[in-house]
Amino acid sequence: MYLILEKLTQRFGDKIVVESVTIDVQQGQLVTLLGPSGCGKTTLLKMIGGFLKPVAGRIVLDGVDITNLPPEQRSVATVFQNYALFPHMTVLENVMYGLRYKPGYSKKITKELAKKMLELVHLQDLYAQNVTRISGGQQQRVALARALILSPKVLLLDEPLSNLDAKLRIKIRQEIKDIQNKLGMTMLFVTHDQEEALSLSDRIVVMNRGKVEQIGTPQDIYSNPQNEFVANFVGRANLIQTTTGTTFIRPENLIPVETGGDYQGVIVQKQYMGSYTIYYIDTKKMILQMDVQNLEDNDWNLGQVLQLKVE
Ligand SMILES: Nc1ncnc2c1ncn2[C@@H]1O[C@H](COP(=O)(O)OP(=O)(O)OP(=O)(O)O)[C@@H](O)[C@H]1O
Repeated sequence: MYLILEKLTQRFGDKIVVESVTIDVQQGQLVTLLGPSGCGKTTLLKMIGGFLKPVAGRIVLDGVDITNLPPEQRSVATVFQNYALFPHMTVLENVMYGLRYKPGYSKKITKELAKKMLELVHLQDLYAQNVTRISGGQQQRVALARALILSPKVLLLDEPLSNLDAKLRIKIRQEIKDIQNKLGMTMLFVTHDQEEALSLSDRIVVMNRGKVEQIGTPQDIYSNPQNEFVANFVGRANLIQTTTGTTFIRPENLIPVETGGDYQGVIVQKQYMGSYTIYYIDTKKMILQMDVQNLEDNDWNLGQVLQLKVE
C-alpha cells in the first residue's frame, strides 16, 4: 500500500475526535473521506499533512514512516477550502511560490513549470492577472495548480469545492478527476457531499464521530451499506424493521404495481425533482419514499392508494 494510516487517533482535551482510524490508499487512487460536519475529516487531513501530531497511530507513505516529520519534509500538499492564495501576487506568482526555495529549481525552470500547471487547470491566459481579480472557480484552480507544481506523493483536498455554486462544483470536480487520471496522482479528498463522493472516488471512507463506518467503492457503499448510518448518509433509504433486524430499500427500487405488491399505502406527499418525483407513501406502519422517473403515465395524486413492489 502506498499510504497507510494505522490506528490514527487525535484528542482535543478529553474529547477524542479521531479514534483509531485505519485506512489504506493505493497509489494513483482518489479516496474520499465522507462524513457529516465535525466527524473528524479535517483533523485526519491535518495529521497527514503534518500540521497536527497524532496522539497515537502511524502514517506510512511510500514505505517511509512520516508520522513525526514536519510538513515540509513530507511529500504531501494540501488544497484548502478557502484557497489560501496570496492576494498581492499574480496567478503565476502564486503557482511559482511553492518552489521558491526548492534546490534545483531556478526562476526560469519554475516559471516554465508553473505555466504548464496553469495549462493543466485551463488558466494559461490569466497568468498575469492579480488573484483577487479572478472568479472563485478560477481561484480554486490556481490553488490546485499551486499544489500540483510540488508534485507531491499525496495531494490532500479539504472540501475544495464547497465555496462554489452547484454548476461550477460539478465542472471543477470533473476537472480534478481528469487531472488525477492524467497525472496518476494519489489524492485524498474530504467532502460532506455524498454526490461528490460517489461521482469522484475510486474508494469512499464513510466517517462518523471520529470513526470509520465503512470503506468501499462507490457502488459498494451505495448498494451494500453495512449499517443504518451509511444507508442514510449516502443516498436516501427506507429503513425496514424485520424480525432479524433492520434492512433497507432504496427509493428507486420500489415500483408501483396493479396487484401483488409487497407494500400498500396512501400517497401523502409528492415532491417534483425535475427528472423524477419523490412519492411519500403511508403504509400505516411507516412512510416509504418511492422515486419515479417523470415519464408519461407515471403520475399519481395525493390520497391515491398504491401497491408497491421491491425490484
Ligand atoms: N483545535 C481544536 N481544538 C478543539 N477542538 C477541535 C479543534 N479542531 C477541531 N476540533 C473539534 O474536533 C471535531 C472534529 O473537527 P473536524 O474539523 O476534524 O471535523 P470535520 O469533519 O472536518 O468537520 P467540517 O466538515 O465541519 O470541517 C469537532 O468537534 C471540532 O469541534
